Amino acid sequence: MEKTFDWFRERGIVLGRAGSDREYAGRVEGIDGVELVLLSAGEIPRELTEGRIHLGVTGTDLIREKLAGWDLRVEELAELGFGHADLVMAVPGCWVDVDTLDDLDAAASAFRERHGFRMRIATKYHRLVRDFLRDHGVADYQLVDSQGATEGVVKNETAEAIADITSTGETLRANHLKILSDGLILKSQATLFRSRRVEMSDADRAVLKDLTARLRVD
Ligand SMILES: Nc1ncnc2c1ncn2[C@@H]1O[C@H](COP(=O)(O)OP(=O)(O)OP(=O)(O)O)[C@@H](O)[C@H]1O
Ligand SMILES: O=P(O)(O)OC[C@H]1O[C@H](OP(=O)(O)OP(=O)(O)O)[C@H](O)[C@@H]1O
Repeated sequence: MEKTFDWFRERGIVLGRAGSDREYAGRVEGIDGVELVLLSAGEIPRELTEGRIHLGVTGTDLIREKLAGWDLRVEELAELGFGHADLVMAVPGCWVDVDTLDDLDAAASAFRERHGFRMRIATKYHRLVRDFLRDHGVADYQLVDSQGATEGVVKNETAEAIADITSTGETLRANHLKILSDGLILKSQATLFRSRRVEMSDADRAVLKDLTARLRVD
C-alpha cells in the first residue's frame, strides 16, 4: 500500500487512508471523481473481473492464478517496480538426485511405487502449478492446498515438495529447500490493472482517461 501510494504521488495523485492507520477507507487528492478502496491483494483480481472496481494494484501472480483467461478480463497498464517475487518449484535440499523437472518426474514415479500414493506438492497457486507441470511433462503428483507458511509442510511431513513465492530466498534456505534449476514458474511484481468488464458511463470514461493520462499509462 505505501509503495503504491508513493508511485501515485510521484505522478501527482495523492492517495491516503481516510482515517486512522487501521481504517480501510481511502482518500484521493489531485483529481476529481476518483474513489480509493483498500482491499487485500488476493481479492483485487475478483473485484476487477466482476466489474466492481475500474483499476486495481496487485501482483501479476494473483491475477494469473485467480483469473482463467486473465488477459480477456483485465489489461496490464503499468508495472510498478516493487513487490518482485518469483513463483518457483522447490524440493528438500537433501534430494541430491533431483535438480530438474525431469528428475522430479522420475522421483515422483519412484515415490508412487514405493509409498503407494502420489508425491504431494503444497501450494496456493493451483492453476499456475498444474499448467506448468503439465507443460513440462510432470504428471505423477498430487497438489495439497497450503494458504500460508508453505515452506513448513516438508518438515511437517504433509508434502514432499512445494511451489511458492520467493523474494530473498531466505525462507526457502531456512527450511532446507532448494529451487529446481528449471523450476521458475512465473516472475511477479506489483502491477496496475484495468478491468475490461466494468460498465462505464461517459463521465467514468472521461475520469479514467484523465487519470491514465496523468499516470502516463494510457
Ligand atoms: N516475500 C515477498 N516479496 C515480495 N512480494 C511478495 C512476497 N510475498 C508475497 N508477495 C506478493 O504479495 C502479493 C500478496 O501475496 P499474498 O496474497 O500471499 O499475501 P498475504 O500477505 O498472504 O495477503 P493477505 O494476508 O492480505 O491475504 C502477491 O502478489 C505476492 O507475489
Ligand atoms: O524469499 P523470502 O524473502 O524469504 O520471501 C518468501 C516468503 O514471503 C511470502 O510469505 P508471507 O510473508 O507473505 O507469508 P505466508 O507464507 O504466510 O503467505 C512467501 O509465501 C514466502 O513464504
